[in-house]
Amino acid sequence: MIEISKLNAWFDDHHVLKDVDITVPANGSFGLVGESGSGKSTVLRTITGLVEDWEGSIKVNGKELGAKRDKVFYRLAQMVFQDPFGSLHPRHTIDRILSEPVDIHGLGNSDARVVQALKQVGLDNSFRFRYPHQLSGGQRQRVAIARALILEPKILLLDEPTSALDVSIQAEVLNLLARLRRELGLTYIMVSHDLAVVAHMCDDIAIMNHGRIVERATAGQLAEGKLEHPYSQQLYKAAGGYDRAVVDSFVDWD
Ligand SMILES: Nc1ncnc2c1ncn2[C@@H]1O[C@H](COP(=O)(O)OP(=O)(O)OP(=O)(O)O)[C@@H](O)[C@H]1O
Repeated sequence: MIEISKLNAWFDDHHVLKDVDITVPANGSFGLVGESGSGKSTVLRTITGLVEDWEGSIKVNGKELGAKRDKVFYRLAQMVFQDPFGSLHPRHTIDRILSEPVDIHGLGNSDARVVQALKQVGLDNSFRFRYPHQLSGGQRQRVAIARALILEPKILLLDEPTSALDVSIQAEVLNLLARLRRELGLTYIMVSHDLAVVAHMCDDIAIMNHGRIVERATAGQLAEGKLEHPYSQQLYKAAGGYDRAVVDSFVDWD
């Protein structure tokens, strides 16, 4: 369970998050939508310890997070970034990329864990001996997800995990994420500018504007455009409403 209350964050004198409150139950999935620069990624980056200047309360499974994240936190919660290149060292093999967190955390059984993590994301063993540049964008994002999963976390913080991918590959990766959530009982917070993606992947959503949550809704309300705040309505209209064609490509969950 994730409970965030009155979260404020700053980059120098720029007040980027303003009194953000979010609660996500265990096994829940929460989507944050909003325009570029509204602060969505900063919420995830603050949770995962990448933002220094913040105030408020962030509790994960009832435990209040302090200024620094410890190893226990990273066993529990992992982040997946929009650009998988960012989290995959270009000169390391996939095997090394995946075994590194296992070694850092002293978990042992690295070989078996790497094989298992690749299998979970639908990649066979031959991928162990490749480098990131030898993979397609979708395969790279699968490896980034495998790296996040290898510590067997219960929470994934997903920062636009498919927006760098072609539409057909986006659907594959979203289906994978939905299946993993079901099978592993994961809790997600997903950030996206794509209303259809968030409505389809998440139970509850919040709409952000200039660092504030301006409206909360269920995925169903978002899908039907039943939004009340003028900014949310404008965002919905600007997105061309709820794009059925895009969503129909996701509904065939594997
Ligand atoms: N490391 C940083 N240093 C200074 N300012 C930053 C930093 N990261 C983000 N910002 C600023 O904080 C604000 C919120 O950025 P953030 O990336 O959280 O928005 P976002 O809604 O996730 O946008 P996008 O959808 O484009 O990723 C923006 O004004 C951005 O310029």
